[in-house]
Amino acid sequence: MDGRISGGTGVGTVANVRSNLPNIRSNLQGPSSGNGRRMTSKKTRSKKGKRRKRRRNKKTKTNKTPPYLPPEAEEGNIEYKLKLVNPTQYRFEHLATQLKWRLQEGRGEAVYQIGVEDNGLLVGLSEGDMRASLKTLRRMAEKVGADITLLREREVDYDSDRNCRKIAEVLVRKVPDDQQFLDLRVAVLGNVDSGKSTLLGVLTQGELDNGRGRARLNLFRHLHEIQTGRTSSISFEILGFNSKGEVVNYSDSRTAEEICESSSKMITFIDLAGHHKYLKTTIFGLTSYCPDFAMLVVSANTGIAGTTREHLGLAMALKVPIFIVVSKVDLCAKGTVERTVRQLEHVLKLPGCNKVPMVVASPDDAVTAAQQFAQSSSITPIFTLSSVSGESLDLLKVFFNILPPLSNSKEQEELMQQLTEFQVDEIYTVPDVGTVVGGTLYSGVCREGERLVVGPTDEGRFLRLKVGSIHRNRSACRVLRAGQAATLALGNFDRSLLRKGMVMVSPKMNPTICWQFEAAIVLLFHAKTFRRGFQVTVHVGNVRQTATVECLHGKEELRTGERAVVCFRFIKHPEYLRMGAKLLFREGVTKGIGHVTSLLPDSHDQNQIHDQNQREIEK
Ligand SMILES: Nc1nc2c(ncn2[C@@H]2O[C@H](COP(=O)(O)OP(=O)(O)OP(=O)(O)O)[C@@H](O)[C@H]2O)c(=O)[nH]1
Repeated sequence: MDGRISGGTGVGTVANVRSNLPNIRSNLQGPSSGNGRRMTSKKTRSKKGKRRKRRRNKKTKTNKTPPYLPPEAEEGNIEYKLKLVNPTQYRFEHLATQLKWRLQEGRGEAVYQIGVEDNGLLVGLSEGDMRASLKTLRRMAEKVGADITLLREREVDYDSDRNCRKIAEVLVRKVPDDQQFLDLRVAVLGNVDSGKSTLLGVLTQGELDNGRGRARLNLFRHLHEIQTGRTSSISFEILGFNSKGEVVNYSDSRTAEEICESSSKMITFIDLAGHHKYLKTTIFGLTSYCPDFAMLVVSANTGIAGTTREHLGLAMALKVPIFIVVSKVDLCAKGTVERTVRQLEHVLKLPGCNKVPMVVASPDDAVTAAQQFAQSSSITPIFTLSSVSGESLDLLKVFFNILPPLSNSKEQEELMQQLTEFQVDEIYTVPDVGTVVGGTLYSGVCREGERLVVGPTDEGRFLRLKVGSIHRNRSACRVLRAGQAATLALGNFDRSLLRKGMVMVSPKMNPTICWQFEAAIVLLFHAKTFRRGFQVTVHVGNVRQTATVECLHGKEELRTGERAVVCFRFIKHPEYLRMGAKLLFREGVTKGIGHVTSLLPDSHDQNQIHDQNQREIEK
């Protein structure tokens, strides 16, 4: 991969490209043409001509604005280095420590920009200095047990007096000692038939589609899904990358275990249903599985259709950063693809969205998009590709390989220090294993053999259990850390006592349960009157239950766009909720979002239940 950076443009960053546009123009325009004085003598004309030529030469030689990146940030996983040529032992040790810190900031991934000053100026290095610098970086990586991949090397030519100089962008990856691989979760959204399952099939199986659904066949779970070609349940698919940035998937007839073993980075796709009637499941996937990103698939030939807008709105309401894949470009003319992209750009730029669309057309763009996307959630990369011809699929893979996790190591560390809390999303009975629960560890760590309590039951109680084996991506794992999804074997624990939406927590937590809670909400859309007595489906994390609006503080009723603090009451059973948790509710076209502001103890037997739980925990 290489490219050329000329004066006046930053390295493809959307912001830089924009702010430098006037510079590029003024460089291109040259001196002004001087209107209204046509009758000049030949001599004056030639003298002026020479002067202009001199000025022009001077301008092209020295007057180009040097290209730059935004100044280096102290925090985060990006480091600028002007050069790393023959460092002393002392400096080398310092550099290695610094690399370790940057890796920690990026939870195992760091990007080094070589030939760049701390203020972002792209100075560039000679061929020899670049070679020596990359050698040092490799040694530094070896020292900390990391691998490096050269993402791109580009020429800087803003000063034509100097010989060609280069800057290099290098990805350093180290799987933390206590982890098997780096893990990212991507929720896949999009209208029915937009090509979501097919794209996942192609990425994870490594075989192109035939346009009639061959690639998606491996992903379906239910007979009716195979018959209708529609996804109704949530499925998980994995795509791995090894330390060299190469794809690891099922193409070499591997098992999931082999893929996990050979990968240093793993993308877990959460394939959500596209049809409107499965919207509940789609929302559950977004709220419960805590995806790092959402990929919205839009078919090039239909453009924004069906549930596309709704899915985009949901991801934005839940603050899940979104990027877009325009699929099926093989089916339509270039003009149609461009029209769909323009339509998307228009919607993304609307005041409600406020996004900066960024069309990815080259591997270089894909690298920039991954970095920009991670730094600013308003940047929205748009890919245009085909799962049948394979066109531009590689750009998406480049993007996935570089895409860093959003939360930094500090946030992760904090969550790991908290008490164990595992959200139960799925319940299975596995022959010879017994009851198994699937879900995500929200906080703390969870080990094989750990004793936890699960609940709340319909009576609001928590029951003791012991965690057997733990599996992640279908392979065994001894310790589960906050943010990771897994399945936990619970031996002969009675499956009928469990339900989706429960939590398994440390007995030390003394978990509170609630029938009623208050939330600060904003009503996004309503058809019927939103007032006391209205019933909605409430989604909070993995909790999904119908609740009645008990009262609206200070208001009789609520209209679209209005805010209020509302008291909800669950209709079936109590739930475990966290203060501050994001909430989404809906009923038909009525929709709103908000966050939990207080948990209201209301049940007369609350104290009794609390005492019972306490006894259970202390047993
Ligand atoms: N020509 C062409 N056909 C495609 C492409 N991607 C998907 N298809 C076809 O489009 C149809 C629908 O694709 P799916 O992957 O099932 O769509 P989906 O978005 O997963 O649909 P739901 O699961 O119902 O939400 C299938 O017949 C695919 O073969 C593509 O890039 N080009």
